[in-house]
Amino acid sequence: MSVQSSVLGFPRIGANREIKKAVEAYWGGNSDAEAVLKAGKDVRVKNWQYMNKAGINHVPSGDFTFYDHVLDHIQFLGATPERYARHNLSDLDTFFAMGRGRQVGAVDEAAMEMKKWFDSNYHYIVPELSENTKFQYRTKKIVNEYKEAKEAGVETRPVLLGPISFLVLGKAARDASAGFEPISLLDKLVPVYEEILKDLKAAGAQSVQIDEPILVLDKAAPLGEQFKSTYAKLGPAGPAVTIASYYGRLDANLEYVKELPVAAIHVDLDREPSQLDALIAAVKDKKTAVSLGVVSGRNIWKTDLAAAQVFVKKAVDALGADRVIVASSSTLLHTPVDLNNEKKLKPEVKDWFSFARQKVHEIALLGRASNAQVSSEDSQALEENKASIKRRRDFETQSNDAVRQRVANITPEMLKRKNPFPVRREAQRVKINLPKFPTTSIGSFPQTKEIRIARQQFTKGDINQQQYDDFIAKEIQEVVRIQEEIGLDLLVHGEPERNDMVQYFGEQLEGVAFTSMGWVQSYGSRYVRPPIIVSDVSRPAPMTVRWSKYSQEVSSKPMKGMLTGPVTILAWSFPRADVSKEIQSKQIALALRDEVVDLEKAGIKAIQVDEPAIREGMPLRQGDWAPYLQWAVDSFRLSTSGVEDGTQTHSHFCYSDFNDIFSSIKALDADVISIEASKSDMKLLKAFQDNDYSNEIGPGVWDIHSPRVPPLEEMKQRITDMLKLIPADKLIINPDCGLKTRHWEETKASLLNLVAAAKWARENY
Ligand SMILES: Nc1nc2c(c(=O)[nH]1)N[C@@H](CNc1ccc(C(=O)N[C@@H](CCC(=O)N[C@@H](CCC(=O)N[C@@H](CCC(=O)O)C(=O)O)C(=O)O)C(=O)O)cc1)CN2
Ligand code: MET
Ligand SMILES: [Zn+2]
Repeated sequence: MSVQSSVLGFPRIGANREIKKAVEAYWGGNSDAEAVLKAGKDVRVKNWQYMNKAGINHVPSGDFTFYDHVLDHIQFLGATPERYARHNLSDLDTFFAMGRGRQVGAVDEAAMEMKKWFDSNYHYIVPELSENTKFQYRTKKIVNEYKEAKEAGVETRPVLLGPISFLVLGKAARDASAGFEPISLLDKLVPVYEEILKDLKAAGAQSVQIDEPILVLDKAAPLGEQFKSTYAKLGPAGPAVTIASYYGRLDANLEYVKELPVAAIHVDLDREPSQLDALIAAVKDKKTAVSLGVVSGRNIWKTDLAAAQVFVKKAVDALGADRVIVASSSTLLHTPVDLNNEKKLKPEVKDWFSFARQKVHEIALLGRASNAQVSSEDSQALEENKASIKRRRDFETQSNDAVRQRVANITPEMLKRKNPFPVRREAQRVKINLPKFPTTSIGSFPQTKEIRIARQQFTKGDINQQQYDDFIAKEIQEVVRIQEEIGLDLLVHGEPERNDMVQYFGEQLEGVAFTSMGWVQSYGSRYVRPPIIVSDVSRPAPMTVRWSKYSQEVSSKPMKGMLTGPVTILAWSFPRADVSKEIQSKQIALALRDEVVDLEKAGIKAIQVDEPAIREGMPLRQGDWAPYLQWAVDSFRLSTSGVEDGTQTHSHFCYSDFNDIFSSIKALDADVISIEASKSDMKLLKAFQDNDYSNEIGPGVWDIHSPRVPPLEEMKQRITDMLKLIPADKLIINPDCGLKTRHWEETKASLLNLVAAAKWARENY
């Protein structure tokens, strides 16, 4: 035996977004289930054959999904909530009904809740669990895909999300009794996993990868007994088990993980290289193999193969080659598919990157190199890698001195508005003059097919700048007119000129590269192209002033400027690896600060700086939170504090799970914040009361994540509930989040209700 190579998971969207196109055509009634299933099979087979041909020993299967892999588990483990199961839809339609809701004929079901996956921009569907949940081996997805790969000529290693992570990532369903903990279902769930493993073994699978990513969280610490009893059953049940942790470090959890009767333990050495020594020491006297995640699943930087080889060698020297596997640090799902699809990147910049397909070759090459099986082609590739890494390192030594100086010279005054909120508030009352219970939206309006096509034509050169600008101007006029007609108080320009709230800024900032095909799944069929921070960041010219100014010119109502905040731009980009996130965030913050001041100069009286990623950007271990929160809050304040008292700053968070970081939210000192509240209960708002939050708040009264139009009565009820916790003179009326994924029909109807609800509140409070 020798060092083996493995990939923990591969992007499932297709190199040309085949899956998005297939499922959206199906949802739109423009194709059938057969076409969707075929598109899935095509992508899977392509991925398997690609990895196999590259020489990967453990090619993953079962990681493919049409929407979300946790949702797949909900379905194949038999945990489909009854409200979806009862309609007797096909498995595929039940699956999509859970993921995105279904309003067809007599069926009217909202989607299940989505949550951010660890510290990434990926969203998973949250399992709903209660004492009544009955697990069963419901569909054969995992074994079927294993067999399908085999038929396509590829022996694979099936991937499962482990039972403990599945439960811990779930939540109590509505019918659960008070105090119910999902983990209490473990004894009912493990037998289903045993069945699956036996089935896989019968089908011929040699090994299986069981992901337990919660092992990198503090909350896994008390679960040692559960891990031991679970893996005592799963270890011997079927194929050899690799238990995979990723995105962080095992820390003390290693104490029990090392005792598990599994064939291999995988750790993320990209995020936490320091855990290698502890891992080696922990398994030294056992037979367990180690799987070393040395090729990043989270960023796009070319792997320094020589550096990775040092890790591998250390493990080989200590444990022997047959106990070492080189691997991706996590699934490659968070990286774009193929760098070769990029035709516009400058060659010297492109040279620094490696996307999923390129990473596959890095892993396979590392495997061969560790076994001294290098062909002349391989040694050439290793040399080329060394030279490329050196070119990048040389580049890294060059910096933009002006930007570095500016960050070094940030003063405490720059982080503070001129006066405290009560003073600013009076100035803003005079300057903006909004009514009681002011109504506003979060920024974007529907990104229609027409808008996307106009932008595509412009990108391709089919229409020129003038034609595109005329188109955008017309869109803005129309969005403004509609808001005036509906009767909103604080208007927005609707963001039609933006492909994405992060990419749009990435494309205009110096020091940031962007791709044309670098799509990464965010949720379901929604993908993003994260910008890549390659060097010091600055703003060569104003980014949003033109369209904000234009929109203010075509309306007599006040217009809200719209920016994405520094923490969010950084969190939803691929950061550079040679400089701290704090520095990168502050560089972006300074660029935004100039933008905010320019907007004010252009006559914009309210400016929103969105920070929806502030929560997910938090380190996974609570012990690491404090420094992050410090620079995150400082960055936001840096970007917003350059304005006069009378300019109203807004911020928006659509993931408002922040009871535990409330003091930081307060410390942002935004004049107004809008938060997602329509789904969560009133617990969140209680925190505002308990913590004496003094600034203005708009807890969403409309859940924009589905096409459902909330009835007027429902919005009135929400406002009534909110007013029990928030003073009437502090409450803003707005939706949960931006409207870019909505259609005009439900947008207009819902906003009419929202305005009517505010009017009602003015009359009654
Ligand atoms: N970066 C980011 N992260 C985020 C969010 C966000 O808005 N941005 N919101 C939260 C939820 N996540 C989301 C992620 C993506 C989308 C989304 O709408 N994505 C669009 C793509 C947006 C985009 O880049 N649009 C481009 C390209 C659009 C396109 O596909 N054009 C067609 C041509 C036109 C057509 O036929 O439709 C093509 O290139 O082939 C544009 O408008 O220019 C999609 O997948 O459909 C929404 C929410 C959390 N994380
Ligand atoms: C994901 S938060 C979205 C904020 C942005 N201003 C919008 O309305 O789309
Ligand atoms: Zn939002």
